[in-house]
Amino acid sequence: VHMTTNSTLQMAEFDKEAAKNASTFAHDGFGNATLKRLFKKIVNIGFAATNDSEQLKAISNLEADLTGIYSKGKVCLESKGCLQLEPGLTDIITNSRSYEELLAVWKGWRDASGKLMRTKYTDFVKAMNAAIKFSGFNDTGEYWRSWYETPTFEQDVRTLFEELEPLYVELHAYVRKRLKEKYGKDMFPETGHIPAHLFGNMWAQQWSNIYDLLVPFPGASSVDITAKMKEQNYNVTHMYRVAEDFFMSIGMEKMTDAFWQNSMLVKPTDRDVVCHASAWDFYDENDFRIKQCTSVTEDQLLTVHHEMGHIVYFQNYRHQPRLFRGGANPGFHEGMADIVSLSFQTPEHMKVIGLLDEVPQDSDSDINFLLKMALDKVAFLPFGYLIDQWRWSVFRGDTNSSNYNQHWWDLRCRFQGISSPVKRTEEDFDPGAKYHIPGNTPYIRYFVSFVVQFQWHEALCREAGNTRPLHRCDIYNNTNAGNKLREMLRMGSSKPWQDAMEAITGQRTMSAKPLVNYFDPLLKWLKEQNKEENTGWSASCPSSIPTPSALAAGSANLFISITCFVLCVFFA
Ligand SMILES: CC(=O)N[C@@H](CC(=O)O)C(=O)NC[C@H](CC1(C(=O)N[C@@H](Cc2ccc(O)cc2)C(=O)O)CCCC1)C(=O)O
Ligand SMILES: [Zn+2]
Repeated sequence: VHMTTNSTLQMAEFDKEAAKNASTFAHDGFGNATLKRLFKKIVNIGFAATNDSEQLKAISNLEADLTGIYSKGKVCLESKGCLQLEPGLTDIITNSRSYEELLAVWKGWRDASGKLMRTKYTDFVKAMNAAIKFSGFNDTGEYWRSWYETPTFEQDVRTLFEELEPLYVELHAYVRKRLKEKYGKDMFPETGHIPAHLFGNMWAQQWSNIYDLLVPFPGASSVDITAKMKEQNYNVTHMYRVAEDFFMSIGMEKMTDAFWQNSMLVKPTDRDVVCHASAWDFYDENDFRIKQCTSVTEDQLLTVHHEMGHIVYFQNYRHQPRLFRGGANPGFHEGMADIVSLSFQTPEHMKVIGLLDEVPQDSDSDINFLLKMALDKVAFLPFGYLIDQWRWSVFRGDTNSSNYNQHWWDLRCRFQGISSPVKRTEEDFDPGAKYHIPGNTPYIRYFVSFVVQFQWHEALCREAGNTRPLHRCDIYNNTNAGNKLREMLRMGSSKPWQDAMEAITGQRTMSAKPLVNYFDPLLKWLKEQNKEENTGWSASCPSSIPTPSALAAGSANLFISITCFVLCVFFA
C-alpha cells in the first residue's frame, strides 16, 4: 500500500473536517471542562485556520520538495559506487572504523542533502509563519509549543536539560578518551570537542553502534542481539510478532487484521519510498499501519517496538472524539513508543525470548549493560534538546539564512560537545541533513519522551512489584503494569498531560530524577574512569579544524616521494 506522507495540506483538511464533526460530540453532554477543551482544540487547528488554500498548497509543495531532496540524496564513493542514506550510507557510518571513510560519507551526505535545501527552507519558514498568524500565534514555534499547554515549557525543558547535563558530561569524557585511543588524540581539537563523524550515527544522536569501541569489561558478558537474531533465522514478520506478543502480555489488544493487510513492513523493490519508519492512525478505529523498511537487526527490532507502541496508543484512544485522538502531548506519544524498550532490552527479557543463554549477575556485566543503554538514552539528550532550540530561534527570526549554519554549530558545540571534522560555512545547511528538518517534524517531543519514559518505567515497575534494580526491571507479562499504562493511554488528549502523568506516577510534573536514578551505578563508574580527565569542553566551537598529523604526515611524505621521483627520473 503506497501511503502519501502526511502533508500539511492533508492534515489541515482533516482537522477542518474534524472540527466540524467535533460539534456533534459536543451535544453528547460532555462536562463543561471537556466541552471547553474540545472547542479550544477546534480553534487551535494551526495552519488549517488560514482560508487561503493557495498558502497551504505552497507550504505542502515546499515540504514535498524538501523531503524529495532528502529521500533522493546519494553519495558516490569510488570504493562502493553511489549509495543512498538507507541502507548504504547508514551501514558505512555504523560499521566503518576508518576516520577518512567516515569523513567522506559524513561530508558527502551533507553536500547531497542539506546543502541543496537552504533557499527552499527559507521560503518554507516564511510561508508557515504567514499561515500560522491566522491562528493567532506569533510564529510556528509558538504554535508547536502550545501543544504542551505549559506557559513555562521552554524554561522547564531547559531546567531538565541542566539537571541531566552532569551525567552527559561524564559519558562524553569517557567516550572521548576511548575514541582518542582508537583514532589518535591529534584527531581531536584542544577544546575538548569530539569530531561529529565518529559516533556510528550520521547525526551523532545515539552512540550504541560504537559500543564495541567502548566496552567497559570486555571479559564480562555483553549481548549481541543482531547476531542472535540471525542465528535464530529471525525474519521481518517474526520481529512484529515478537513486539505484538510483548504488548499483549501486559494486556493490550492484538494488532488488527487491517494492520497486517495495509502496513508496509519491507522496502518495496518497485518504487522509491521514504524509508524513515512511521506509524499511522486512519481514525477509523481499525485501520492502523506501520511503514518501515525493516531489516533483521537489533536496532530495527527496537524500532519495531517503537512504531508498534504508537499503534497501541492509537488503539487505546480510538473511542475518543477525533480531536482527542492524540497523545496527552507529543512527548507522551513518543514516551509510549519507547517505554517497552526499557523492559525489552534487559538481559532478563533477552533470556525470556531466547536471545540470551543465561542472565549475568556480576557487576561488570551490569556496567556493560548500563553503558550500552546510556549510549542511546543519555547520549541523545543534548541532541533531542537542541534541534528545536535551533528551529524555535529560526521561527522567531533570531536565526536566518545569514547564520543558519553558524547557530546550528554553536548549539552542537555548546550542548553536545561535538564539532565538525571539516570547515563549515553558510554555503552549507547542516540542519537539512537531519530528516525532521525537511520533514518538518517537531523534535522536542523526543527530549520530553526520554525524560518521562523513565518516570513511567519507575512507576510501572513499582506497580508490577519489581524488586530488582530499575535497569533490570522487565514488565513483560505484568497486567497490573499494563492496566496502569492503559488508564493513561485511554485519555488520549482529552485531559491536560499533567492529569495523564498523575494517572501513572501520582506526580503532575516532569522530573529528571528517575532517569538519573536508573543510571546511578554507571555514573559512579564513569566518575572513577574520568578521574584523570578534563571533563567538559569549551562553549564555543574549535577555531581551527585539527589537520590530523597522520593525514598531514601522509601528504608530506607524498610530496617528498613525488619530488624525489621527478628528480630521480630527470637526472637518471
Ligand atoms: C504519521 C506520523 O508521523 N506518525 C508519527 C508517530 C506519531 O506521532 O503518532 C511517526 O511515526 N513518526 C516517525 C518517527 C520515526 C523514528 C524517529 O524519527 N525517531 C527520531 C528520534 C528517536 C530516536 C531514537 C528513539 O529511541 C526514539 C526516537 C530520530 O530518528 O531522530 C525513526 C525510528 C524511531 C522513531 C517516530 O516513530 O517517532
Ligand atoms: Zn515515535
